[in-house]
Amino acid sequence: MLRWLTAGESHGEALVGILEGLPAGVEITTTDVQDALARRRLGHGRGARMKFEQDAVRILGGVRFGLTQGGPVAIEIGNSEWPKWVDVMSADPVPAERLLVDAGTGDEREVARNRPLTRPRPGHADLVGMRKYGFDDARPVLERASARETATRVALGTVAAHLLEQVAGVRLVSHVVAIGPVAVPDGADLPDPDDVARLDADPVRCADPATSAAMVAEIDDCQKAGDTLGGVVEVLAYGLPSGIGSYVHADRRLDSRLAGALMGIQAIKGVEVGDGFRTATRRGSQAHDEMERDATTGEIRRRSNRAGGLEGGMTTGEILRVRAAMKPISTVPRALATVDTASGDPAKAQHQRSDVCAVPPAAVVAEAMVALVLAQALLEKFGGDSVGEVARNVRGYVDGIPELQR
Ligand SMILES: Cc1cc2nc3c(=O)[nH]c(=O)nc-3n(C[C@H](O)[C@H](O)[C@H](O)COP(=O)(O)O)c2cc1C
Ligand SMILES: C=C(O[C@@H]1CC(C(=O)O)=C[C@@H](OP(=O)(O)O)[C@H]1O)C(=O)O
Repeated sequence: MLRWLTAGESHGEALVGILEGLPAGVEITTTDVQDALARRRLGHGRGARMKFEQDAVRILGGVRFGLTQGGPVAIEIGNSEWPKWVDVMSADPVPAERLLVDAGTGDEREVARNRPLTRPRPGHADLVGMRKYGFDDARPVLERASARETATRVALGTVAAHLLEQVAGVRLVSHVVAIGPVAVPDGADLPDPDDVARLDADPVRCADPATSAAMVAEIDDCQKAGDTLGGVVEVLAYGLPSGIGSYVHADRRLDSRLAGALMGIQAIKGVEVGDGFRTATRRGSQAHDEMERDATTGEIRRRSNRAGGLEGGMTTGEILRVRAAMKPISTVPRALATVDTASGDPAKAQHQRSDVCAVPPAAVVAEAMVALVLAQALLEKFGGDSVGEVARNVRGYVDGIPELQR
């Protein structure tokens, strides 16, 4: 079974990810991972941190000469800002004099960084994390709750995406369909894998230029108002064979697994499969995807894809289409009301800096999570210890589908 784990803190020395259960022979290099991480840093509305902080990728295990070896793949993402955070985030105890709130350096930022954070932000994990783990400082909570951790998921998802493409020709696309109230018009063409470079170049990862411009304006307007924005991202998977996932048990349904993985991303509050909530408003005749035999290919095809490529918890062979809704960033510059947990007094929530809108990077993270879940489900169905063996198993299954069911 393909499984993954991440460790590390937002301002720690490095993040680490492990991906276990891969076949041997998946092509992956440090540059591939670095490029994927660069895509996650893009997006109009990201905060200053994305400009000065660098991700330093090292593949520590499981890969030799650009190919996975069948063992766990371990990837480290070092944080170039670490030297500034050593005293705040050191794993080992630091000498008492360095823990003083005012280290006597005269550096204002140093003083602010070491002071316990006691003004929890509504919408972030701060207050409940302090209660739950017994902290009187929100620092350790925000360090691990932070979406900085999603860098690791993108690194591991890149390996999973390479596996999917190599064994089955599956290709993924992620794009932004809404930022705040600005949305791509209903019925707009879906971007395909050839559009990925164009999406990467767009300031908000939106396929429609007019909507993209309106989204940028909305973010600028929001920033001026000292506020933050959320939105909706969509992930598409092209080329999936039908029959991945299963209807036989709740935890084997691919829709439930995708929803869980997407909801596991920080700030994601809703998931739709295909037309999702819109389907619930329609009559059955307008909700489902009728079948017919294609006159040219002779194969069964659908007249629409409202189901988003999933029926009965299994892929149908149509384009997989899932959406995730992200709430607005909770570190609102015009800070929200809170209570200071040191004094008990009313206060304004802590704010140093933050993203105004992180929907474009969330699309890249969602793509990575979909890649991991699809790779896991594909390996469950087809098995195999080498890329060649998995690919043979995929072909054997597809070729074995009876003529009249194709
Ligand atoms: C890519 C990305 C970037 C984020 N950037 C910020 C940020 O700069 N400031 C912030 O307060 N929250 C940010 N968040 C959201 C918080 O991590 C999230 O709200 C927090 O961990 C609490 O989890 P919850 O929203 O799922 O309840 C970001 C989320 C993602 C996916
Ligand atoms: C560092 C990243 O995102 C961070 C996610 C995040 C949060 O609360 O989730 C808060 C911000 O960090 P800080 O509070 O230190 O400015 C973002 O910059 C990243 O995506 O690499």
